[in-house]
Amino acid sequence: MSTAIFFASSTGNSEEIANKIATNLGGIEVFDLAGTKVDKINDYDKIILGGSTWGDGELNDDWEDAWGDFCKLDLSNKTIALFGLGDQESYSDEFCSAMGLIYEHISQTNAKIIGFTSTEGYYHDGSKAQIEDKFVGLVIDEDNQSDLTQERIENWVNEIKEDIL
Ligand SMILES: Cc1cc2nc3c(=O)[nH]c(=O)nc-3n(C[C@H](O)[C@H](O)[C@H](O)COP(=O)(O)O)c2cc1C
Repeated sequence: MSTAIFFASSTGNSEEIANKIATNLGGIEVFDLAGTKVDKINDYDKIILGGSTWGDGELNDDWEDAWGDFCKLDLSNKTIALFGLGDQESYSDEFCSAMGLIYEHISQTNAKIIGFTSTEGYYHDGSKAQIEDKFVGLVIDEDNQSDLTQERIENWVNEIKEDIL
């Protein structure tokens, strides 16, 4: 089975990042949870899940809507990588926390989670997506550090490529 990206995006930033990751991985499939039933994930054994944080450290709306069904999926033996978008300036205490909420759930399954990244270069105060000095996936801040986005994507893709394809 092949690899696919599933994302949800409120203003389009996560969509743009999902498409860039897909391109960097050689053109894998991309699904927007706004128009895709989350159980489509069953068709893939390797998946990348992404989206932005809204509210104050919450899942965005389309992830929230999919959440109940997502939690019912059997993720055992899947390889999963995560990416998250947030704003470390305005939401410094809950930077990209939604990615942490997704991680929290999948870490209780038998999924293999890959793609942790260094927190170096970010200046937030707190995040549910952080464990010690690592984020649990790729973290993108289009609001404050969009100049670093391409490089962050490329480095991350190079790191996960072998395991996620
Ligand atoms: C009302 C509002 C609440 C937000 N809450 C958070 C937050 O709690 N943590 C965070 O890191 N970013 C937060 N953000 C920033 C968004 O996650 C960020 O702009 C992201 O790039 C949006 O991506 P999207 O277009 O894919 O939804 C918030 C933005 C808005 C407008």
